[in-house]
This record gives sequence, C-alpha cells and structure tokens, in this order.
Amino acid sequence: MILQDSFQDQIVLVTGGGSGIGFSIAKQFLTNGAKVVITGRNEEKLQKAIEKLQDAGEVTYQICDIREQEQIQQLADYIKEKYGRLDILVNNAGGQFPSLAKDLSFNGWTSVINNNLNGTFYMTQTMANTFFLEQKKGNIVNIIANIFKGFPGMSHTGAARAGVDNLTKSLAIEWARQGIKINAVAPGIIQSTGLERYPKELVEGIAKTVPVNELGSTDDVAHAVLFLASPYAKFITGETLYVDGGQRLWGDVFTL
Ligand SMILES: CCC/C=C/C(=O)SCCNC(=O)CCNC(=O)[C@H](O)C(C)(C)COP(=O)([O-])OP(=O)([O-])OC[C@H]1O[C@@H](n2cnc3c(N)ncnc32)[C@H](O)[C@@H]1OP(=O)([O-])[O-]
Ligand SMILES: NC(=O)C1=CN([C@@H]2O[C@H](COP(=O)(O)OP(=O)(O)OC[C@H]3O[C@@H](n4cnc5c(N)ncnc54)[C@H](OP(=O)(O)O)[C@@H]3O)[C@@H](O)[C@H]2O)C=CC1
Repeated sequence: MILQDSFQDQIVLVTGGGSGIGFSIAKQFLTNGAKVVITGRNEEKLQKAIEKLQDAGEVTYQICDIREQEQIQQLADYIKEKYGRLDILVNNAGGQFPSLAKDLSFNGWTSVINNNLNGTFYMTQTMANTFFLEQKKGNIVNIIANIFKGFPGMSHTGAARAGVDNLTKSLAIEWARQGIKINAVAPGIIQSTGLERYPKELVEGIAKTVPVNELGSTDDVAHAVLFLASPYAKFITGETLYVDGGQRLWGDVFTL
C-alpha cells in the first residue's frame, strides 16, 4: 500500500501518543508525511517520546487529561493557533486495571468509565465542534478493545469500550453528510507498554489464547489505524476493525 501522499502535511492528533500503541501510530503518520501532536498526562513520558519521534517529522506535545474538558479545549486552541485545522483525530488514550466486578470500588468503576467513554466523547465532541464540522471534513479513529464476547475480569472497560463502539456508529451517521468519517480499531492482546502494567501471572502464556499463537505488535494496530484514516477506506464509516489474531472468535478473552 502506498500511503505516502495520503498524509502529506495532514494534521494528526494522537491522544496517549507518548507510549505503546499511540507512539507507533504517531510514528507511522510521521513517516508518511503527517504533522503530529501527541498528548498525555505525563510530561516526562511525552518529552522522551518527542526525542525519539522528531527525526521522523514535525511532532509536538501537549499535556491533556482526556477527562478534563478545559484541558481538551486548551488543546484544541493550541492546534487551531499552530495549524489552523485538524485532519485526523486518533482517540487512543485510555486504559484500565483487571478486577472482578464484585471487587470494583465506586471510584474504580467511575475512573475507568471516565477514562475510556467520557474522555473519548469529550475529545471527539470538542474536535468536531472546533474543526471538523466547520471544515466539513474530518477523520476519527477510536481505539477500543476486544469486547466481542464481553470482557470478563475487566467489565468496567468492556462497558466503556462497548459505549465507544456504539458512539462510533451513531456519530458516523450524525456526521456523514458533514464529510466526517469515524471508525474504531479493537486491538486484541498487543505486546506494548500497556501490557507491562498487568500482573505476570495474567500475561504469562497468554499468546496461547490467540489463534495465530502470538501477540499483536503496536505496529499491527497502527497499520489498521492508517488504513482507516486513508483514502483506501473512503467508503468505510461506523465500522470496528478487530486486530486480534482471530481471538474474538475463539477461546478466552482475558481471564482472572
Ligand atoms: C489483555 C489486555 C487487554 C488490554 C490491555 C490494555 O488496555 S493495556 C493499557 C494499559 N494502560 C493503562 O491502563 C493506562 C491508563 N490507566 C490508568 O490511568 C488507570 O488504570 C485508571 C484508568 C484507573 C485511571 O487512573 P487514575 O490515576 O486516574 O486513578 P486513581 O489511581 O485515582 O484510581 C481511581 C480508582 O481506581 C482504583 N484502581 C486503580 N488501579 C487499580 C487496581 N490495579 N486494582 C484495583 N483498583 C484500582 C483506585 O483504587 C481508585 O479507587 P478507590 O481506591 O479510590 O476506590
Ligand atoms: N496493549 C493491549 O493489549 C491493548 C490496549 N488497548 C488500548 O489501547 C490504548 C493504548 O494502550 P497501550 O499503548 O497498550 O498502553 P499504554 O498504557 O502505553 O498507553 C496508554 C496511553 O494513554 C495515555 N492515557 C491514559 N489515560 C489518559 C488520560 N486520562 N488522559 C490522557 N492520556 C491518557 C497514557 O499517557 P499518560 O500516562 O501520559 O497519561 C498512555 O500514553 C489504550 O486505550 C488501551 O487500553 C486495548 C486493547 C488491548
């Protein structure tokens, strides 16, 4: 696939671009000629990422917690001031922790819903209102998770990601006539910094639960995102693309 011209000078925002999957997405866009803004909560992480990414192209960072609407508006203002437009939004920031539903505290549940469902909505609405609806053009890709058979052991994130899956469909239709496309990518188990946060006993041998007998790479997810944001996918909207080595169709998802 020759993507080079597709993203030349496109302005791309990758939330959570300081590590793991988001870092790979940012790198792939830069390599293909885009100008990229990465965001996260941890400035040191973002600075280290910028050091590694800057040889690939024009990249800057902004601190932005996706749960904080004021910070999101400041991020939109920064992009407006710097570039005057936004072409692609990748809602990658998110995450959770493993816990049985019976053990979840109110705050634990709320934090994960806020992080993955509310944060994604706030970011999407703000970028649509600031850029996409006025431009009559925009491309949004939401990173969710493998929720195909529910998410036992992480019901909070399962519920939040299912919400984003459905939001993707609703907004694809609400905004279709305004030139805005919105799709989602559902990663299975990906060898990334995110996975390092999980207890060893949960992750050990986990590749055996994947039909293709290996974990996905962060680039596997990035390639799907670039495809959905590219003209190759111009007739695709409201879709969720699973990047999971077939795991949704077979065996365990993630058991405690
Ligand atoms: C197979 C793999 C598939 C998926 C992989 C990935 O997604 S990889 C991507 C992986 N990457 C990421 O996940 C990155 C992003 N993730 C995060 O930042 C956090 O997981 C977050 C979403 C909880 C937000 O954090 P925050 O700093 O804003 O929140 P906070 O610290 O203030 O806590 C709020 C509440 O949650 C509770 N709690 C927290 N941890 C645990 C735990 N282990 N256990 C139990 N509970 C826990 C905490 O106790 C508190 O409740 P309390 O005590 O007041 O009743
Ligand atoms: N790895 C995997 O197997 C899978 C991952 N996913 C999802 O893919 C995405 C990327 O995960 P991965 O790269 O593996 O993990 P990481 O933990 O490396 O990445 C998560 C990124 O999101 C940022 N982030 C998290 N919460 C917030 C917030 N409230 N505001 C702003 N930024 C935030 C983090 O930056 P900072 O700490 O600076 O805030 C971090 O850069 C996540 O949504 C994850 O849940 C889904 C399925 C499987």
